[in-house]
Amino acid sequence: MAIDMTIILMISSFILSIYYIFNRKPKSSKPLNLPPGPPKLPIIGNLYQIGLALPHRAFLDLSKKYGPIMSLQLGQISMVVVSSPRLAEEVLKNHDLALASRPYALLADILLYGGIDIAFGRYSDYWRQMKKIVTMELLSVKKVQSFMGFRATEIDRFTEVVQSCVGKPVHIRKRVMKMNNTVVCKCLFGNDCRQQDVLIELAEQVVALSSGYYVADLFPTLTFLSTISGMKSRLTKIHKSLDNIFDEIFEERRIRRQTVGPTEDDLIDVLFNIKERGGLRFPVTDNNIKAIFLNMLIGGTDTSVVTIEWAMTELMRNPDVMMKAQAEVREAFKGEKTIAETELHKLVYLKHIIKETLRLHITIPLLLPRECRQQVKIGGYDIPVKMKVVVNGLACGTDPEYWDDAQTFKPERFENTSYDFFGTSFEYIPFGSGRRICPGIAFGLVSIELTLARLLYHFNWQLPNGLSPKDIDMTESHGVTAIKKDSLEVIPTVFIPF
Ligand code: HEM
Repeated sequence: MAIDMTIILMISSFILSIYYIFNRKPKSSKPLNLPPGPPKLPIIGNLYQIGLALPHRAFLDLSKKYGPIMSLQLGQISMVVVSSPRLAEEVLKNHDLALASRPYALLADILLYGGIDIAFGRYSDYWRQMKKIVTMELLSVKKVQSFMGFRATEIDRFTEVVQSCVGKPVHIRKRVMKMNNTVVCKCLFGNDCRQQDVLIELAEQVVALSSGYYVADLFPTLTFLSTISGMKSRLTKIHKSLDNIFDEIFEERRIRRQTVGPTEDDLIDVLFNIKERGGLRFPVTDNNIKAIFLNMLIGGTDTSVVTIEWAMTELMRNPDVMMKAQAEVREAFKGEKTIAETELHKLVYLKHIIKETLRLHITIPLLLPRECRQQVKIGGYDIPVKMKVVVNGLACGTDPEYWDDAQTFKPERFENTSYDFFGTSFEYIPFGSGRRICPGIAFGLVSIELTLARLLYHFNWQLPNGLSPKDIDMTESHGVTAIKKDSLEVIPTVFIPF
């Protein structure tokens, strides 16, 4: 991303200057009371203050100077960034409906069939219908439980792979990614998805391209930028490949349904059933199904992997927490061959560890951006129609007014608290809140809990090359998710057989 930004900005600055001169907007007759913000330069706005920093970290630093609500201009994108729980509540609860839309994204336009998906889709009656289907029929707690068998097979396989690495360094991310992707693919297409590996590879490419801070995203009206930066052609190529794979899978499934009949065993059958049943205000098409599946392939794997890797990283950095967590899981499952998903409720401390990981290393620090559909006031300032509104979840989760010793990893802080994952307390919003809340909470959490429980139950862990816990690099990488920059490498030292 850094190279893309620097080179393209330099090449384009001359063209941009000319564009700017000829496209300056006439001053509005009734000035809006916009939030304050750092001084901006022509054309690039506040990009120079962000530089190569991670946007959520840069926004947090700027908010310390300019306040919990500030206006920023990144290229052509005007945005308001909110960095306190009180103002997050105004955005995500009080004005949830007015701010329920998503801004334009090139990626959604090309990859997600013009943005007819859930995550990037604009708020509309169609979107409401589809979000209801996803929440109630695809990702409900009951449906997620029905996929227990897929998870059990893959977690056993994963445990065996880690077992085969005892005494050798393991890249946790790589192994968990493979397992999670396989589970998601099976939930979507059942056991017989021959194209699984290609699909996973393409989904990973999409994740890498979805930061929303590429130069083409920052200057959306300068369409030539998406061409010369290569973004458009990369997305189009990925789209074509994904579309072909989906067509193939859909065709196979249609044939199977004609011979074997419909089932409810995987999500493709669930959606085909809904499509054939009809009676919906907006009939479901193949493209609608493809766009939703892509959301799940992208949202369903990377997020959990990021969380599991940070949780393991914090456990390696905090040996007392590791010992306490292992004591809990080994006591709870004493004498058991292994851990079944249905028994995870016994692991209370592990749940605190996951909550604390999602606080301090919030997976999607800036949630997903919202777009204003109807002018509102936030914190007393005007938010005009079309304004992009970003909530900094990291700022909320580490706000010292709400959290003692906010930068320290302390799972005990969640003991005897009522924090949940449903966005009811605005200092804790790892899955967002309101109409745009993540529908994959149950799906994501069960795979995180199961994986960590297995890693702690069966193995002891040590860092390679005599690395000390305090030497672990905690830097995050660019992207929508705050993934650890260097993949965590750890050595399983003991295997407790199952
Ligand atoms: C640790 C796991 C996960 C985390 C931390 C997470 C977090 C989030 C966040 C922060 C948002 C944006 C909410 C907002 O804009 O207010 C979101 C949206 C979304 N997530 Fe997740 N997610 C996770 C797992 C999943 C899974 C497993 C799926 C699907 C299989 C999923 C599907 C989605 C979708 C479709 C949206 C868009 C919702 C909308 O725009 O209405 N997520 N997620």
